[in-house]
Amino acid sequence: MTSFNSVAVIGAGAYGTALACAAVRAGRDVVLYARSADGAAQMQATRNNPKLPGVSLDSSIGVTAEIAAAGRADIVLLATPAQNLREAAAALAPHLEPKTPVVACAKGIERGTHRFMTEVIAESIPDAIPAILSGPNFADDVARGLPTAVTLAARDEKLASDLVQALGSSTFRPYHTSDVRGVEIGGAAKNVLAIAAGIVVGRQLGASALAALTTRGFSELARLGRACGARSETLAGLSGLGDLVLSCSSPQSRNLAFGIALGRGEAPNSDKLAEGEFTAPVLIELAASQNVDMPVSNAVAAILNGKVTIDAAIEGLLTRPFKAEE
Ligand SMILES: NC(=O)c1ccc[n+]([C@@H]2O[C@H](COP(=O)([O-])OP(=O)(O)OC[C@H]3O[C@@H](n4cnc5c(N)ncnc54)[C@H](O)[C@@H]3O)[C@@H](O)[C@H]2O)c1
Ligand SMILES: O=P(O)(O)OC[C@H](O)CO
Repeated sequence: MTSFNSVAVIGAGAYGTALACAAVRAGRDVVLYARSADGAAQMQATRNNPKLPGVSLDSSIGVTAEIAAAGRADIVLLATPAQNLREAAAALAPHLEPKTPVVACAKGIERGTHRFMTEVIAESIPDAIPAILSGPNFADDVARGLPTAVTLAARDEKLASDLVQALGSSTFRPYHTSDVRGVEIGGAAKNVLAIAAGIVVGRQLGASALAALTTRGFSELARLGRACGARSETLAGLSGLGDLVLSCSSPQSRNLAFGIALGRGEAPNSDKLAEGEFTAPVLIELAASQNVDMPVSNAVAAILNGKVTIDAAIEGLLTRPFKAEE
């Protein structure tokens, strides 16, 4: 039995809505907070979210635009984009009981500050207990109740385990860890690397190149992770390698689709959130500050800010000096 009975999800986009569905399946009382009163009223009435077509919201999920209602929950999940997490946490702060677990479900690093998601929570809501949930799962799969597994990290492993008990079900299976930083780095870096994978696909460089890119991408993700104190088993787990493999190989991935469009010389769909676009510059700044070599991520960042063409970036990666595999 868990002592966490109620869950609030902040951010009624694709993932927030999917997590609300998962929390209901886990047996929790769930409230889903949408910023816009009109959006909340529409979802409450239609039981649909246009970002998750074909998914019907369980009748027990209350959709609200009252942030105070979210603040009364035993657990809060923050499912906004990474760059919006600070404003969401700040809005929640005055309404939250002290020691409430606040779980970041966004994948990214804050631009400007270089803060990881749990650091943003700690700064915005000093009384809260920050945690992070990340792993290979598409909102649509989670919402439909297809089998998924993720990692849930909190500094206190017992709390992480309690949160897993509260949120897990047979189809949404979190694994707990105390390696917060490892989970955060995997989720942030995989989006940048998935854009690179998309470019490989869009440029029709072949399946062998895609496998090589994904593997070398993991190598640099793991290098950065280790430099930041993450554990190897976390980096090779669901939130690291697992999510990288999913995002670099599945057409459902928005980051992969973003990269495919770039690789084809087309404009990416600006209606779809591709977190890697925002994470790339801060990821390479972080890597530079740790003296970590991240050639693939550097290439993505340079392409995105117009410093190099895609062809020059590919040429640059393919003509790097040969070296030992590590
Ligand atoms: N969609 C997925 O499959 C998926 C899976 C795992 C993780 N994630 C992560 O979840 C995060 C959100 O992604 P998404 O797919 O839900 O994006 P989305 O674009 O579908 O939705 C984002 C939602 O956040 C809301 N929002 C923005 N700022 C807010 C604020 N200050 N307060 C309240 N709400 C706010 C927006 O109104 C929007 O409804 C991203 O970091 C993403 O990487 C997504
Ligand atoms: O659609 P993407 O690329 O944002 O990926 C969604 C999830 O992060 C996959 O785990």
